[in-house]
Amino acid sequence: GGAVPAAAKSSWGPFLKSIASFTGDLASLTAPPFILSSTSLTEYSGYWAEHPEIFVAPAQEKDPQKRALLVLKWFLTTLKQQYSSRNEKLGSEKKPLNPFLGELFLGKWEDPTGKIGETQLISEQVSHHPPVTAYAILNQKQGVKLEGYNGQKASFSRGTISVRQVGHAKYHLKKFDEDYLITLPSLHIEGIVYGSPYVELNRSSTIHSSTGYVAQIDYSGKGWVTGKKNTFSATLRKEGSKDILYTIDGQWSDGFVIKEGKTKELETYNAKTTEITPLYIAPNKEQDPLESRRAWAKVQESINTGDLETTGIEKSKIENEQRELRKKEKEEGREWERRYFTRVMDDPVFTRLAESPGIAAEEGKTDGIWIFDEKKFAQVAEKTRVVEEAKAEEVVTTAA
Ligand SMILES: CCC(=O)OC[C@H](C)CC[C@H]1O[C@H]2C[C@H]3[C@@H]4CC=C5C[C@@H](O)CC[C@]5(C)[C@H]4CC[C@]3(C)[C@H]2[C@@H]1C
Repeated sequence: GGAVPAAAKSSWGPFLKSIASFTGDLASLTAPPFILSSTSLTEYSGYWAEHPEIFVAPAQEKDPQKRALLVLKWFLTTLKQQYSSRNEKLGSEKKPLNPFLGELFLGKWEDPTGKIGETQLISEQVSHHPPVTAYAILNQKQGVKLEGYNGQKASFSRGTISVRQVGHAKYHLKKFDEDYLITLPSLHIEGIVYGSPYVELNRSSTIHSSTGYVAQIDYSGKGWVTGKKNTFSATLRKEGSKDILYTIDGQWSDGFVIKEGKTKELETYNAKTTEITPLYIAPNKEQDPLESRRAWAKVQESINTGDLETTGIEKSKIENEQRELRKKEKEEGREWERRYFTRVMDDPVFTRLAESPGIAAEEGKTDGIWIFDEKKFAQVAEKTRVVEEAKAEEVVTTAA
């Protein structure tokens, strides 16, 4: 990575001081201005389905073993955007805006061809201390639902920030009443001392299906053999069997090869040339006041124009509003009502699939597990319909 830009040297001190007293709370990092991103962390949930046709492909496959392979392939195709899209677009990893409690990020991947139908994104900051983002990605036509949540436990040592992800994702296929439990990879941020941080994934993560298939992905970063960054190696097996049904090797930020067994090449995936489907977000004025881009509009504007003073002022306004809300809730003895998600202490799908060999039992057991609440979703949809209808009526009556 390049050296610290001269102009930024001045802002380097506070950052290094905050790193020295780093408590593990990433939001407390006073990152240098050129590292601040105007994107809120709630938007990162969208990285799970930027290739909607790959996301729903398992729903169209009749053979359960091939479905398990397609879920593993989809997971691997999300990694480039999840972990290196800021580098590619902005030149380095950035520090996202720290979402406020209840912050929403809502969007949809439209399907003009009508081939697979619309895919909807719902992302909600369900906790602020510690920061936890819950999300659901739904394609009704294909009967595909992804729901999950994630938080980060971070530590700093030897010039890198190591991040362990708390939480997991569950991929559900309605047609086959099938579930996949996806654990999240650990990562570390390299290049901090050079002022151009970037993510490298480490150790391993798993996908375990209710049909008894287990995928294991080993992230070797600068591969032992290849020395290339973002290297991984994945295998798919039947639970309890040593036979490797499929192997997938490559670089998650570049491309990979899918093989039957260990040798018979089936398919090559090129992460760089596969089209990203843009996410449709309503214009700010049509958004709910809690939606990220409307709520953070002034902060985003000032970050993008490098107006640090206004950034500070506008951020403090949001933080003060939040403090007032928390104070009121405390006085009235109530908690903020999450709009789409509920925390449970026991999630049968997680319990059934997390127990299988090789899957680390997450903190879910202690802090509770965030799940998508279909009832709340239906209530919100109904309320929105009524409001839309009332608006339409209004138009008609005023027109008349
Ligand atoms: C120049 C040195 C400097 O300022 O260092 C600050 C750095 C930018 C390091 C801290 C931030 O790094 C960001 C990377 C973010 C993760 C990226 C991708 C994902 C996947 C997504 O599915 C869930 C969220 C997650 C894990 C992000 C979490 C927040 C991370 C670690 C940002 C750090 C604040």
